[in-house]
Amino acid sequence: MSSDATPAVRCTGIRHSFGEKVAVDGVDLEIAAGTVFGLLGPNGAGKTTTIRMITTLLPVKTGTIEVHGLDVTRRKMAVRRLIGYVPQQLSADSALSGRQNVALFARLFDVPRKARDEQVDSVLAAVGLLDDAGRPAGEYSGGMIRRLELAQALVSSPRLLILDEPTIGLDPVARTTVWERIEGIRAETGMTVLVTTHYMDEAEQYCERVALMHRGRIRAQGTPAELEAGLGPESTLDDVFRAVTGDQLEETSGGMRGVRATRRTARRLG
Ligand SMILES: Nc1ncnc2c1ncn2[C@@H]1O[C@H](COP(=O)(O)OP(=O)(O)OP(=O)(O)O)[C@@H](O)[C@H]1O
Repeated sequence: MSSDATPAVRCTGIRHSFGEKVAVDGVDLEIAAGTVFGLLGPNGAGKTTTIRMITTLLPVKTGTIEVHGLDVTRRKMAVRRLIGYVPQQLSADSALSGRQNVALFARLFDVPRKARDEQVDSVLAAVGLLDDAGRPAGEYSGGMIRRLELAQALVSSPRLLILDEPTIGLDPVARTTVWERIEGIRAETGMTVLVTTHYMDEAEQYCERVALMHRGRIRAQGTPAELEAGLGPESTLDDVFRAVTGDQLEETSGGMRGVRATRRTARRLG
């Protein structure tokens, strides 16, 4: 059984290939319950593939993953009940109102009928969308859509919230608002948050611990301060990334697939 000492996520030696392409190449990760953990790296680093394995959407053929002590392969359904997931590809229906979008997820995730309306309004309030809940999602700004998706993922009261590039394509104000909501919800519920991003500045500011991923491998792990201190005074996470990979973050790319996916997400949010 899980206790507070049981990590929210423990990955041991996980690998995943798409044909010849090794996307995740022997990753060990441990995420303490109740923390905000950032999985950082450029397009194509293997972040989404790692997350899809943790969320049970991809099989774990090599290595093991446990979520709150439950093996993701043997206890797939139990693991899914613990997780709220906001993927990169958007999932809100623009014809439905914000409230209807969240209510749909409440039904999908078996939130008890009696508690449903209250729970839907409670998560809409938590992401700051209660006043706009009756409007069609098609009228929402990019930042509001992101917060709506956050509400959808939160409606089942997950213990582990997983966000894949939650602020991609948003302007700085909307990015800050999304992060403030994530922080507020985490503080109130004590849930664990696993977030992927290639924005090092956001990770520095909002994540308690980070893992830097590059070409399928974790190159460094720790608190942002620990990693920066290891490099020297005035260092940033960008510097740490360059030092551990010998690479420029902005020059590294996952090829056209990654670029296209990023642009598509950014365009749909914009
Ligand atoms: N379905 C797929 N088929 C073939 N190759 C894939 C597939 N999904 C990912 N890859 C490849 O695996 C590698 C890791 O991709 P992944 O999406 O996990 O990276 P990422 O760090 O999440 O980057 P991004 O932010 O671009 O999604 C990349 O080289 C990518 O091209």
